Amino acid sequence: MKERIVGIETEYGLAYDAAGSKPQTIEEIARRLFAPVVEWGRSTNVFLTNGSRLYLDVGSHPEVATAECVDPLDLLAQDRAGVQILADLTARAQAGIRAKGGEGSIHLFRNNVDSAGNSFGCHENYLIPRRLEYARLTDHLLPFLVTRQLLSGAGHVVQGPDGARLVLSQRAEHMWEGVSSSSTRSRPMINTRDEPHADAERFRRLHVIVGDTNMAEGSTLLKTVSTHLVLSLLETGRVMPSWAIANPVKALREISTEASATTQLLLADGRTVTALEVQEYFLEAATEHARSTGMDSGVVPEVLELWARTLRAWAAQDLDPVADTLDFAAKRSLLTRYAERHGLDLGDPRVARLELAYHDVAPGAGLVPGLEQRGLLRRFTDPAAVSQARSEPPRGSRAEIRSRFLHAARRAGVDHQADWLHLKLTEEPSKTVLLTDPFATSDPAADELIQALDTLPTVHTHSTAL
Ligand SMILES: Nc1ncnc2c1ncn2[C@@H]1O[C@H](COP(=O)(O)OP(=O)(O)OP(=O)(O)O)[C@@H](O)[C@H]1O
Ligand SMILES: [Mg+2]
Repeated sequence: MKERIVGIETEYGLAYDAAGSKPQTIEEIARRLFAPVVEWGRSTNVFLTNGSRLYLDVGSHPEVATAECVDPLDLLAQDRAGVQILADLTARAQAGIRAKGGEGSIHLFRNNVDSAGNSFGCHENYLIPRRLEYARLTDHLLPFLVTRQLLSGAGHVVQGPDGARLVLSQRAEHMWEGVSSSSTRSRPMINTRDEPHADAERFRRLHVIVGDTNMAEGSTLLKTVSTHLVLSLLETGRVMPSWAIANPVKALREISTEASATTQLLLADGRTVTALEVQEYFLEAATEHARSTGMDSGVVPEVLELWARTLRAWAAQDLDPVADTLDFAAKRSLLTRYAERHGLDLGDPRVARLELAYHDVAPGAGLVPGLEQRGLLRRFTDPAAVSQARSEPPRGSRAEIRSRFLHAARRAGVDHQADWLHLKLTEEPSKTVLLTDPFATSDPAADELIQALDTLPTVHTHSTAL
């Protein structure tokens, strides 16, 4: 994705199982989890030396927003580094509770719904040029996003009138609009709030909030690279057939509920197509576009092949060919086999516990590491790259500058702040550098600031305490 910045924000769900010992509220658990962060950064909202943002969102949801990535594999590594950072904080909080005689366990879920039915999200951010006709872009993108759950749905067991069933997407039931600027009350699939975190004359940040949080790296990879390719295609401005769906929210929910690629979608022009046909169109157009523009390098050919394999699997109504790569297929195989083996209905609480365990990333608690180790779920990241991504930024974006600044300020023990756009020394006389180009990996004013910090004596030998 040399030409595009992408970042993912993931909100996590916390739970505490007291196991008969003293109960703890989720607020208390969240406070414990973030105690080392507050000690380190004097806030529950900090930027880390890998360029990411770690914070405690409303409703006691820990969130990691990855740094700006241009390489899809860097994005995966950064996302996974975020999991590890939060898992370590969970382990520390857990140890603190044990030290005080508590016997319960903290759970940290990478999913999108809690037991009370509240939804929390995984937001994707894609840099797009400002000059584009935004409404045209989102009109064309929406049918792709509505049907994209065939690629990256995380699956969810829900109780329906005819008993429990596995639906395709966790988020689908919580979406209320196609495109709008609201993010909570009437949650849209594309949030149009205009906060580019960059030079607003040149860039926009497309904020996609319809996607499920993924556990399988293959799902995250396919989700982000396919969306990037479709955006690139739309950015050419070429005249394209319209797949505008008459009622996108209804279609999103129907595809999810039927968990089938053959769901019929009524288009705005009165035609009817299947979800699979819409995806097949985009796959073919994106493949051709990648080929003709030379974008089919790096990991892209492998992703295009995975996309094609996924659609073939849906067409054949046999998801086994992707059950070791994508969440929905992996989870369906896991849950149905378990239910069959034990003679259980999908609505059985034991199946619900297994489903939650699939999403649990608390140390030692979740199923995914074991599935990966046994070769049942494919990893795309290199463990060494993930370790490195815990403290080092992705290459090729301004996250490199942010990281150098944070390392330097931290080492010198100088009061500072950073966010996506700013680097700031807060001690008087304060100094702020503005970074409006997300692709810039160096900046004269920032370099000067960092050089000045480098001349100061060392206060912290470990600049990455977290
Ligand atoms: N110019 C940009 N284009 C695309 N993505 C960007 C750009 N600048 C930053 N990002 C990414 O956008 C995400 C911003 O995360 P953050 O949680 O701060 O989101 P927000 O939408 O600004 O705020 P909030 O979550 O508080 O509502 C990060 O993943 C970051 O890498
Ligand atoms: Mg956020």
